[in-house]
Amino acid sequence: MELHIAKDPQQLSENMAAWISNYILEVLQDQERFTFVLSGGSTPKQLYTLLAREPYLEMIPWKKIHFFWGDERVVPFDDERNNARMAYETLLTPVGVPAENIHVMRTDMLPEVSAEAYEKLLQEYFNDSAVTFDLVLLGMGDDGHTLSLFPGTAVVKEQKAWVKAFFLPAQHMYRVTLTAPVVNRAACVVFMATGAGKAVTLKNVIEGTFNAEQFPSQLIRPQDGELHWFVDEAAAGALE
Ligand SMILES: O=C1O[C@H](COP(=O)(O)O)[C@@H](O)[C@H](O)[C@H]1O
Repeated sequence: MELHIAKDPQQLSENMAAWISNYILEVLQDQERFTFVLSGGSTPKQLYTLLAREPYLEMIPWKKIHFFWGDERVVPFDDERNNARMAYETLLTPVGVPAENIHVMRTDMLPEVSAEAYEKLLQEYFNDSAVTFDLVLLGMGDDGHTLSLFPGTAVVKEQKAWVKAFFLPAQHMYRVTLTAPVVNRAACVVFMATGAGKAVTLKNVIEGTFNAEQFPSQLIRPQDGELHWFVDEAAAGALE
């Protein structure tokens, strides 16, 4: 695991935009398409906004990138909590990504049906390949959740399915999420975390004993891929 610490959220987003664009260009030297899983929540907004501006707008061959989501809040697309909506507003629409490159988790159908449809889409996309995504961007909630793998939920223990749907009573909302096994087949996973509110949880996730039921972010350990944590000084404040 590699830890990258930046002064503040702005610096962190700038560092990540540079790092991600270099990584995309490097991978695209050897292949025609790049698969990028986006995270939701508030943390990556600034990063997406930067990626949609120069120099990245020109530098990244956007038509070669296929976008997926790590998880979705099952609310209508025009609801401001919708993860895909945020990515459209900040990145996909400004950049002009072709519609056929965008693979959203649908929220206009029953959550279980949406999860099944996404699993099918992924299985077909990756066929028999041992590796799945080129890059998975993840956030971490103050409670240690990542994707929609929340502490104490059954989906944390999922070993087989690539995508699951479930009701999250605490938020009165269904969620659709990738599971840890499919993310752990990615070539590269990048966490992004900012703010003092995440400091103690980050310490537990990175330096604490393994307790994935309490800290589901600990489940993310790519089998053969890279794992990076990009954090700001406030989030890193409790680390040894
Ligand atoms: O609910 C979610 O939360 C996490 C963390 O969000 P943040 O606001 O603390 O950045 C996010 O990664 C996930 O995609 C989202 O559905």
